[in-house]
Amino acid sequence: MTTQSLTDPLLAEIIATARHFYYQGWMVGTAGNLSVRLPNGGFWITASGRSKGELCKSDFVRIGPQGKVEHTSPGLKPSAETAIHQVIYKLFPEATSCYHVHSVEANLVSRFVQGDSLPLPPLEMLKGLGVWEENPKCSLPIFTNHLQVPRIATEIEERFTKALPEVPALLIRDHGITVWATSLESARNYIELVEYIFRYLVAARCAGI
Ligand SMILES: CSC[C@@H](O)[C@@H](O)C(=O)COP(=O)(O)O
Ligand SMILES: [Zn+2]
Repeated sequence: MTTQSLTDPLLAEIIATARHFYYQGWMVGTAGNLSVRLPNGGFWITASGRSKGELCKSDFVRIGPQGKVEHTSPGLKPSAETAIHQVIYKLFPEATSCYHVHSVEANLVSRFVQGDSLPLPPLEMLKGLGVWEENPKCSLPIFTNHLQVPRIATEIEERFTKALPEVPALLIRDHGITVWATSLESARNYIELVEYIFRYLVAARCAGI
């Protein structure tokens, strides 16, 4: 199988997912970035500053296994948040996809707590994120939105090296959610599940629960 025949369906799936997220209002104004890992350890990632509602196959940059840009098109730069995808793939060798989106609700809930963890409500939806417990008490790690993205990546690496998160997701305060998964389909589901939980948290606060 050639690199191209391997890559084309993956990029087509990411393009469809980005369009879906865009129409949910989670990738407006070029926000967010999506990547898929290749068997050699490199990955394709969305180029920086592209409208995520109308991506095409030339809007991706390939990062090699050593972290260098291997394939790009004229005028394209890799996502400004490539360092976060890199550290996720380093920390989670089984992950083959990493998705990051910005929603209003993610930003609201990131201010519901002052500390570095957001307690998650014990919703049935947590099973979709791999939490199979009755009345689970788990939380989502929150990171500071440093201007220098590599600093965010360093803090993710330091924290997750000490203790793995309970769910395959992290929240950057006032910024958005990042998830990782073993397939593109699972990563899409994880984004949807986490965003559902965020909507629930916002609605619960409005309802005074
Ligand atoms: C709307 S600007 C958002 C960016 O600063 C960043 O947070 C983002 O998610 C998209 O950056 P990109 O470089 O296009 O991958
Ligand atoms: Zn972002």
